[in-house]
Order: sequence, then structure tokens, then C-alpha cells
Amino acid sequence: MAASDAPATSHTPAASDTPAIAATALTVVRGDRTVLRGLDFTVPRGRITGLLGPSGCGKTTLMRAIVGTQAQVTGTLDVLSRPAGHPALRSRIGYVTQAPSVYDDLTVRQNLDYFAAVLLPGRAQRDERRTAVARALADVDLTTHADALACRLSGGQRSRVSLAVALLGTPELLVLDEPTVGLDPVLRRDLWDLFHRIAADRDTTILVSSHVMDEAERCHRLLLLREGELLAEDTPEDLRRRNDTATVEDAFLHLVDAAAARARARTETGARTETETGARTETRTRTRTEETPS
Ligand SMILES: Nc1ncnc2c1ncn2[C@@H]1O[C@H](COP(=O)(O)OP(=O)(O)OP(=O)(O)O)[C@@H](O)[C@H]1O
Repeated sequence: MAASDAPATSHTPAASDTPAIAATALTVVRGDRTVLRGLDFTVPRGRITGLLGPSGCGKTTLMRAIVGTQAQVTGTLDVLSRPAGHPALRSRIGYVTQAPSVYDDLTVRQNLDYFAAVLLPGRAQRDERRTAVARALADVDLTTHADALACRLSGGQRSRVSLAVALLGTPELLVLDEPTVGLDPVLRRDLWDLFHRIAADRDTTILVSSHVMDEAERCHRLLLLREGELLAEDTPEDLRRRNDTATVEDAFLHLVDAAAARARARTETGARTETETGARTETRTRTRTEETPS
């Protein structure tokens, strides 16, 4: 998103205690649908925040707004103390989309070399490039596959190449869209261990989406999204405690039921008011008709 398309911002100077992401009344329209409705939330720095919710609830749309690739965003959205989409944020954010962005006809190392050349161009940065590529390969445990063509990799390995690309620039904010989809339990655990290492060792803020609720327990904080609305913003522990449930999944279901009950009550109140207003109007009309001499 161009800076001019960025939502309005209450631009504040950078400070280590300001949240990595702060949204107020964030609304996104896609086509003729309002996909995100008036979201207010913050994402703390250096922590792993899980964005959880069922398929189609708006997780990808929210991530796209944060990285600045989503049109029709209104409200306030600050990322690393800049308005989302600001050009200065490009090198500070790593974004891994659901579909791995990997060149099939290049090897793993060539893929990384290519993106490293974009991030760290020129002969003077050759050593930095080499170090960054070696580190990213080691991060995602693909050093032994460095010379394999990307088209020969498994789905999980391809996802890890995408993640390695995002790690090349040592981003301050890493936005990961369902990075563990389709991975076996061992790989999923290894990836989550990696996310925790990155957050702890490099002070990187990680926003990671998932629709698998057991992954919620691995996050420091959670944003629970449903049908474009934020159901909760809390730690997994507080979410369980507040809803008196054993798991985050049960807490989520509890919140969904409560939201549905509130919506039903609103609809019934609206219908009753409408009926009463209709009855009053009819009475008034009848009275007027009766009063009108024929
Ligand atoms: N290009 C588009 N144009 C119009 N509407 C879209 C577009 N892409 C997505 N949507 C709609 O926006 C809503 C949210 O989609 P989004 O991809 O953000 O959900 P999600 O929570 O990431 O889903 P999933 O977990 O399946 O990836 C959906 O109802 C979807 O139909």
C-alpha cells in the first residue's frame, strides 16, 4: 500500500515501550463486504501474538493491512511507530504468505542469494549476504538441502524456505500467515521452538495466524477473531481463567456462544421495538382515519 493510501495515524515517536502494532477502529472493506469491523487492539514488542479464528474470519486480511498491502483500510493502524504501509517499514517487516513464494527452478541457496541481493545489494555487502544466507538456512534447518532445487522439496520444506527468506533481513516484526498448515507434529513443534528462539534472542515481534486452537497455547498473547470482529485480546492463561475453561478452544467456543446470544438478544429487541412502533403507527393511523370525516 502506498503511503498515501495508508490509514490515518496518531503518529508518535518511536519508543521501546510503544506496542509493535496499535489499531483503533480498524475497518477493511473487500469487494462489497466489510471484512474487518472496527478493531481495537495492540501487539506488544518482542512477544509472540497468535491471531486465531476460523477460516474466512479475516486473518489474512488483517495481516495484509499490517504489512501494507491491503486497500480500503480505514481507522488508525500504526506499525513499529509508523503508519502501516510506510515505505520505511519495508525492510523492518518480514511477511510469509500462506502460499510459499519460492522460485522452483532455483536451489534453496540460490533463492536465498537472490533475495539477499535485493536486501543487501552491492559488492561491499558480499560478506554480510553470505552470513545472512548461512544463518537463515541454519535457522530453518535446511543447510543440508541448500543445493536442492526448490521444486524437489516437500511442502513443509518449501514453507521453511519462505520463512528463511523473511528472516534474511533480521526483521523487527515477523508476520506469518498459517506457517504450520500441513506440517507433521514434529515439524510444527520445531517451527514453534524456532519462533520462540527468534522472539527471545533477537527481540523480534511475531504475529502468527492459525486456525488450529492448540497452537494458541504456544503464544504469549492472543487475538481471537470471528467474522471480522475481535472476540478477545488476552494471554492464553487469562483467557482460560476468565472464561473458566480448561483450554483456549473451549474459551473461544464460550465467547462465540456469548456473542451469538448477545446478537440474538439485539435482534429480538429490535424486532419487538419494530412491532411496537408498527402497532403504535397503526393505532395512530386508525385514529386519524377514524377522526377524518368521510
Ligand atoms: N480478493 C478478495 N475480494 C473480496 N473478498 C475477499 C477477497 N479475499 C478474501 N475475501 C473475503 O474476505 C473474508 C476474509 O478472508 P481472509 O482470507 O482474510 O480470511 P482468513 O481468516 O485468512 O481465512 P483462511 O483461514 O481460510 O485463510 C472472506 O469472507 C473472504 O471471502
